[in-house]
Amino acid sequence: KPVDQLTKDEAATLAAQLRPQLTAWGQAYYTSDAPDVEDHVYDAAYAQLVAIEATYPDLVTADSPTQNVGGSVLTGFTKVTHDIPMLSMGDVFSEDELAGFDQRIQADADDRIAYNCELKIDGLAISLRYEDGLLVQGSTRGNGVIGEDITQNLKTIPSIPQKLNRPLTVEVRGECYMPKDSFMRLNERREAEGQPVFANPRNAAAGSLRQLDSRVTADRKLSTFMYNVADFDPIDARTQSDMLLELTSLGFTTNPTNRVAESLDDVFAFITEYTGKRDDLPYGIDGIVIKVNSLPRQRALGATVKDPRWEIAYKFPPEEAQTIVRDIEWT
Ligand SMILES: NC(=O)c1cnc(OC2CCCC2)nc1N
Repeated sequence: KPVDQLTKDEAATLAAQLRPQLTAWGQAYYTSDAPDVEDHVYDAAYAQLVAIEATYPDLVTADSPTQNVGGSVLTGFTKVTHDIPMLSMGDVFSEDELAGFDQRIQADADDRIAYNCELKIDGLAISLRYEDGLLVQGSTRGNGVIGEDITQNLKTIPSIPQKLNRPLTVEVRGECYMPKDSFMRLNERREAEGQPVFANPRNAAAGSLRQLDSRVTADRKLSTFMYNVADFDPIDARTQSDMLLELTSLGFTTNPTNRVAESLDDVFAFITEYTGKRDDLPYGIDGIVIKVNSLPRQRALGATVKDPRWEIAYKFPPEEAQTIVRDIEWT
């Protein structure tokens, strides 16, 4: 029925059905190849929700799909202070150095300490703050303590839930990245429009997030893998691997390849496997992150002023170098 023939109660009931339906359809459209419904079905339902919200503005909710298509043009980015700093990671570049890290970790432990191995997504770190389950702020890492408020831009990314599956107040951190095929298509378009192309997906993601006009961000097909929380309290996980399962159950997208490694050889096997798979992944990675899996043990190991002691990033040799070498050989 047209909206103007609905009572306010009927409109409220219909809006309450349309919001989750449109959110689910939107995520399916962006995250899986096969959309759930034809575009015209989505568009008609979306138009109905827009009409209801225009007729009854007090029916607009923060998690409504109409609130995340961008449209706010900022004049600049306000600063955000990370009460719990977003730490960076120490790097190692060889298995020998990794063995050194392992010795330091295992030194003061009487039992074997297991690791959680994760692909190091080549994007940029973001922090998402939720209050009672609703997204209230999103920001860049910045220098680890002061970042930029990019809430309006992050709200346009389908893999970022506007509303959690539980009404938690929590701050979640992860990586925002541009999939390789979105990157290729973006550069093709920019080349066709005579605009400078982006050097790599990481720069493209950074440039897309630092847009003052969030409609530009909305058009860039960004995605996320979340991997950490600022304070563990609201999450009852005892290991990093369980933490990732918790984040998934809350509605976040986490990277599916992470694996618990009981021994250093298991870590090396994971590194070998994903060094071989790197070029076939739909997103860029620049290494492997090895984390002590036990969260209490992480807390016990603590952090230096900049990096946690309980994790290390094993970095691949820079890809550009190999590409140049490959071109020279080819020519
Ligand atoms: N780029 C990544 O994929 C990535 C980055 N960082 C972390 O861990 C944080 C947790 C505390 C300091 C670093 N994990 C990752 N997987």
